[in-house]
Amino acid sequence: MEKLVSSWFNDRPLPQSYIFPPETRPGNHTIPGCNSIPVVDLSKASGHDRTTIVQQILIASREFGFFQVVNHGVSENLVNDTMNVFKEFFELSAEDKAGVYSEDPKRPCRLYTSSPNYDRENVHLWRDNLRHPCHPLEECIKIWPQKPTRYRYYNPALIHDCSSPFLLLSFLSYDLYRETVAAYSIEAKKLGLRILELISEGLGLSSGFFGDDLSESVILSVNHYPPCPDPSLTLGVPKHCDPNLLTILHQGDIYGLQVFKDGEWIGVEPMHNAFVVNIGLQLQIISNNMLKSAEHRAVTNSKVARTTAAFFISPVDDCIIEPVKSLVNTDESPAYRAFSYKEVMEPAKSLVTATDPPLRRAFQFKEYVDKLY
Ligand SMILES: O=C(O)CCC(=O)C(=O)O
Ligand SMILES: [Fe+2]
Repeated sequence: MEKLVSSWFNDRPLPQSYIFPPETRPGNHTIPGCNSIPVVDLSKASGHDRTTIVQQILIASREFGFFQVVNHGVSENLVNDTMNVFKEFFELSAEDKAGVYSEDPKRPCRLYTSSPNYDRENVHLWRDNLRHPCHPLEECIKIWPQKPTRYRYYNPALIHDCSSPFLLLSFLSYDLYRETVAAYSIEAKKLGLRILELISEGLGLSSGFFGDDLSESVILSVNHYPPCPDPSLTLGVPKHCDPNLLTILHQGDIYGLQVFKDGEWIGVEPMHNAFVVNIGLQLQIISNNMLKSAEHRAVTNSKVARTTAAFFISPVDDCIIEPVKSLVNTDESPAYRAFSYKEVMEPAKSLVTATDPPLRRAFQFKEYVDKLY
């Protein structure tokens, strides 16, 4: 637990083990957050502008691998409540968090720090992470954190006869984390499927192409980046691309996300009530490189904590991934051979060496997949 960056005294200097090599440090040169990644108004997708929206999504996915969506249909109150629950989780006492904290990468629901292989990495990341599966919801919810909890207000007249104050309290308490995050994960999945449907339309694929096995597995990953003593020397998440199908990220209202485009970092300005959508490596493969899974990273700041929630939509392990035939030119071979998601994820995991921060895995994985064919 003492490894968590959030349990440190922030007047301490940045320890050596968090200092990145000069070539991967963000440095002092601040990259302004700007709305340089496309913004898509999803409310227009249900009207006669649908084709325009499909085209906007396709162009953004091809050129940036990233876009933001507004008017996405997920209730603003639900998003705010969920982000507040995540912040509250990281503010819980050490005792309350201890049951969720684990250094075992195989534990499906866990709070840990830096990357999944802390002991083997050369440089630590300035972030704590809470991660758990969300599907199937009824099963997964049982292993999620129970705290924070809340007391629900009941009309005292109704429980007036209750003589034991203990009984009274146990009646009123409920699992705020589980209730809120369950509602959020249902909405985030719906949003993801809606966007995948628009992408399949743009690629000329059948309706529901990305439903079922290709998008069934869902992992929620909540990043917490406390104020950092020297943001120029370290990173919250190093350069990587997401190895899954599609990521729906809520980055809160604090800047920190940067996307690598044309050899330069561009900042993604937090927008009110927007989600950041990011094409995962599997979508790049299925689209035969028509869509791009862009590299990105998270920088830290010295003033305020930043909490973000990434919702990773992924194929199930046995799902066969291969470029869609209709997207491969008749006179060319597909850019990748067919493989099961598990087949590639397993060896990709073993590419993690003692000298590499495991989050580089996705990046190495991309090189690995490129060599597969
Ligand atoms: O926190 C962020 O802004 C990005 C996090 C991210 O890229 C990830 O969790 O894969
Ligand atoms: Fe990412």
